[in-house]
Amino acid sequence: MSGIQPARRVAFDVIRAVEHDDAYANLLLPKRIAAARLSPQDAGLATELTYGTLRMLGYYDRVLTLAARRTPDKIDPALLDVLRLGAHQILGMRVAVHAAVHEAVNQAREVGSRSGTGFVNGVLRTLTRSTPDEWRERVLAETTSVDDRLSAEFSHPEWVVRAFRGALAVEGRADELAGLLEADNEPPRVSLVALPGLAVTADAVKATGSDAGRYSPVALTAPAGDPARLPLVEQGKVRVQDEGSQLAALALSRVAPVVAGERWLDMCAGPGGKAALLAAEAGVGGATLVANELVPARVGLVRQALQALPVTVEVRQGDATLLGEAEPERYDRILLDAPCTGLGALRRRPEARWRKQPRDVAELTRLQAKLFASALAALAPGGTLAYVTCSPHTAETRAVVESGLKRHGDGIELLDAPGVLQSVATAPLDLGPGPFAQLWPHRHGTDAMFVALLRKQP
Ligand SMILES: C[S@@+](CC[C@H](N)C(=O)[O-])C[C@H]1O[C@@H](n2cnc3c(N)ncnc32)[C@H](O)[C@@H]1O
Repeated sequence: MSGIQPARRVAFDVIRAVEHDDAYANLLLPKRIAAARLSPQDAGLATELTYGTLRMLGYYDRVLTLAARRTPDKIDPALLDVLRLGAHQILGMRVAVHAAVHEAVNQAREVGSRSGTGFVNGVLRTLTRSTPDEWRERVLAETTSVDDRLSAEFSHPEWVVRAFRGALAVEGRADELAGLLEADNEPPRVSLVALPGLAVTADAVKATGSDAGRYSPVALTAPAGDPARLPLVEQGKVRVQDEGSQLAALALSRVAPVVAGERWLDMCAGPGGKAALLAAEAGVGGATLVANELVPARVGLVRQALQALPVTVEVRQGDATLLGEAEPERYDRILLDAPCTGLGALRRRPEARWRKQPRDVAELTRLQAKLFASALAALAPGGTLAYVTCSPHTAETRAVVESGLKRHGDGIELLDAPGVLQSVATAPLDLGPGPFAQLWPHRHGTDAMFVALLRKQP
């Protein structure tokens, strides 16, 4: 097995699958870690190697272009991935430089030709001859504009840099852009949710030896180690869920006291994270929930997510754009957690920033507009709709709501989402001015969730 650490082998395989077969690192990595029976320590190392390399790929490609004196498209794809992983170890982790070069060379031997092995050896030795700061200076010296510089330094595509600046500028806080880009490159803190009616947050905090969450009243911060092994998680009473997602669901379930018998709808429920929290809240208040999802495989995930809950939820497979027409004015509370670019969750999906394209935004906004219109039609008089995205891109957030209201806004009132979120939260949130609420990784430590709340006149 030529002296390649198991963690490095797993990381390389996952990076190859992401680059070559369009695999998702967050789904594939846990499977490969389990198959390789990595110790918890090696699992942590494999995760850091995989996520770190994929996040910083744009930056490393710029360094490698300088070190190899050729652009990535002129390098054999498998050798390029060997180099990227080596670059992350040398420049990003700053440990065991000789081991990193040695292992990369062995890996190159496995995947490439003899000349490829020499090439990898030469390029990585070139990397080790300058400090990470010197490489950074060289890369930045080659940039051609402010956005190109931010794109290089923080390893984000330039169009994403522009989209983030636009979203922060709406709040008058464009000066936070570098902080946001930097936060996207940090591993997120793992948050758990104690599902109301199944677990009491304070008890769960004690039982798991964790801390209470930062903002969500039902959040706890996962202790070190694999959260899936915690007994409360195994029992389905506590789940892994970002605090931003928790706050978005609670903004709807706690916008007003629940009246027993209310009908709730989660229009786009897969894989079911928010549906589980809504179902728990509905159970406590005496409401019922319908969870709808288009993609059959994801309908299965919703069923699984709702299994341990003592409330009956109707899980349906269907196209939610048709729901408003099929069930006009039926639901008292609707969550429209719309399919989106996911640009607010780049910390968790390390390859997403390279895969998404500006054209995806145009396609998604058309779907979001249809879903929004359908949601308003399905909303009962006096009912509340939460329009949520895990993207801060203004085309997917406020623009969808504002243009939807122009066309279908008669009798619809925009609620003060920051005010509602603050009333739910356990600490001051520092949100921008209403009526829309935008959470941020750099400011809140959450995914960049957007929340708009709308009420139909009684
Ligand atoms: C952002 S995800 C929802 C996440 C979910 N609320 C959670 O917290 O786990 C959006 C979901 O919408 C689904 N979707 C896309 N188009 C849809 C449609 N026309 N009708 C219903 N669901 C749709 C996607 O398959 C995806 O599962």
